[in-house]
Amino acid sequence: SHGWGYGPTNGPEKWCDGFPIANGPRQSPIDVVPGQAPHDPALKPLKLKYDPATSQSILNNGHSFQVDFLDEADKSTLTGGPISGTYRLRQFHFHWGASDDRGSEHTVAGTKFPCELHLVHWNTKYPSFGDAAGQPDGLAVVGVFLKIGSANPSLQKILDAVESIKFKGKQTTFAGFDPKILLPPSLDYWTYDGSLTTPPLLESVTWIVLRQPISVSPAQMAQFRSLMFSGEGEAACCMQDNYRPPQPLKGRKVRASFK
Ligand SMILES: CN[C@@H]1CN(c2cccc(OC)c2)S(=O)(=O)c2sc(S(N)(=O)=O)cc21
Ligand SMILES: [Zn+2]
Repeated sequence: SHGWGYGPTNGPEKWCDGFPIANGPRQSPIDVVPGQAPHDPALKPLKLKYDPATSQSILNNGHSFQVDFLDEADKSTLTGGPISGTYRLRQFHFHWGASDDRGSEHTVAGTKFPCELHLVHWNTKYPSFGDAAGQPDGLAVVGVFLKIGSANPSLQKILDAVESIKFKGKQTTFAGFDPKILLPPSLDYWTYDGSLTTPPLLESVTWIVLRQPISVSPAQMAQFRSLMFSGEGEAACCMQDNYRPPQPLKGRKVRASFK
């Protein structure tokens, strides 16, 4: 069937056919323009409390790969920042390019990064992730840019596991991983109201984009690109350029947590 993807016939320019909200008022990602993102002193520091015991498995879902977390209790949570209440970590995943000059979803004054990490959290005021995903304050995603530099040992733990999930639908155990080690030293962020950047493109995300990138080496980027969109035995299609380009701001304000 003609599922959504990132190719010429099912990519971001076509998503509005099946998901009209693609042209909605609060779509993501966006281009962050630092000069137009004023410091808001009311914004609190981010509080990320992750328990490695909640990490479960790593999955190639045919669009990206994600590490899934046990979210039955408040063990891995996001509080503070622009949000109120407690949000639980559900999964994290990445978006990247076919070459190092592109791949991130958010851009900063037009600058593209080779990769972007998304840590997806849901608001525990709702009974489940699925319920939260449909609410305007249901999800909070922390975005972290990756920039080319020295090899990142924290990232390598994940990349060593992707060999066993090369093809769509592959999943394996991934226990004891602490996503905190993926974060940069500074938790300074920009924040705005947006959406999922993949179908169903639900406008339920408070975006929290960290200013400071983490490093990734060219060899590590090649390991991301060794994954496949395709299933085993299908025509091989490398998993790369799995990013949606920036969407219109439509009057939204972006705020900075820092001066
Ligand atoms: C494929 N889409 C990802 C998986 N998800 C998903 C799966 C099923 C239903 C659903 O909404 C009801 C959401 S998700 O919410 O974990 C997210 S968040 C997100 S991003 N790039 O905006 O951070 C991509 C995905
Ligand atoms: Zn994402």
